[in-house]
Amino acid sequence: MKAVLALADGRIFKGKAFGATGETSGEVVFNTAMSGYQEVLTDPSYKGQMVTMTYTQIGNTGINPEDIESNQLYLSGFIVREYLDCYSNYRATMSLDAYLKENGVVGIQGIDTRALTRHLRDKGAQNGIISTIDFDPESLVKKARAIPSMSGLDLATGVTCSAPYHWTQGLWDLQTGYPNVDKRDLKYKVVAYDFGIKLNILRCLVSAGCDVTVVPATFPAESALAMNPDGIFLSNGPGDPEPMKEVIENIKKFVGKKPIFGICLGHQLLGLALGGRTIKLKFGNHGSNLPVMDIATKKVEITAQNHGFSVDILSLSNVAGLAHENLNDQTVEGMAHKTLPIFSVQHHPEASPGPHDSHYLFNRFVEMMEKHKA
Ligand SMILES: NC(=O)CC[C@H](N)C(=O)O
Repeated sequence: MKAVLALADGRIFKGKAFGATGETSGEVVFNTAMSGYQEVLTDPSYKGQMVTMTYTQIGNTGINPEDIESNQLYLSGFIVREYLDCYSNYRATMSLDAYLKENGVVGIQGIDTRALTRHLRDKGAQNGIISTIDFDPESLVKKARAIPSMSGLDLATGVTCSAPYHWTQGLWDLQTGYPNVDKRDLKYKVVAYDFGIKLNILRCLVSAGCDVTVVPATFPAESALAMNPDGIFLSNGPGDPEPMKEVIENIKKFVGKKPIFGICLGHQLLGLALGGRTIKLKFGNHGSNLPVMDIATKKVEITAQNHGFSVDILSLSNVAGLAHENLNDQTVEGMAHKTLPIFSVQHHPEASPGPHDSHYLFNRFVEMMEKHKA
């Protein structure tokens, strides 16, 4: 079946349908990871976006029940060069095509993803539409132009959990799978704000020794403080951090009271709560092969990333300093408060699959809580 991708600036790509059929729209971004499409599909941070994979063959490891980062597919469309229906993996239980169909995600295959990526890189990420029912370029471009811009969209409060819950599962082990960690081994009480949290972040916190209670995005700071936590964690999530005023006001109430660690959207929200500003990048960083330097140790780590916004570190010069730097585009990859036990990173230290270079950050958070406790 035919499918068409139309971008808001008028560029058209003709391909074939895969996954669900129909029409879908969102901000088109590219992801440079060579594997891990399942983690991309289930990362809540992709809500409102259509992802094109730059790796050419997608689908060859199928779908398994263990590699999900959440219980839902959040992205609005999936774009690949060549879809492979014949999958091979000892854990796979179904094909990618069947999975997308089951979850109602419209895909397109057989387009020149290299040309699309170059276009997005040169012109910037932009809105687009995939259709298997309308093939008229003029009508499609018109529809793509009518989609609201990602800037100004609060999407995180729409994907957060509805009530607090407790998490005790640790990191994957070949022998044991995902272990349930004994509460007696969890020394640090952490309240984790869910803005679209990825499961492996929770597992990393538990494996580092944290007793984690996950709370909804707008859970009052007063109620969180009443739980007497050792630290506050701020999660990743979709959309623009700037319109999330209630959440930002809430975060301000933890500053100076508790150690805080933020990842991705959590890092951006922290930047805003500390009085800084965030900016929209031209096409952002999405992939699992991006070099970052930890400024304190000068060590370079290969990281997984998925963001379109960034903290303007100059807007925080009196409060926080640059702690990690992206070596490809020199964007702010992490910050540390000048006097308080507060730090955050733009990349994903929990990355699964992909590089584990940044796992040490969970231990850094635990050490911070230990010091603060003492
Ligand atoms: N992965 C994330 O948390 C993404 C943060 C934010 N939505 C951005 O695009 O920059």
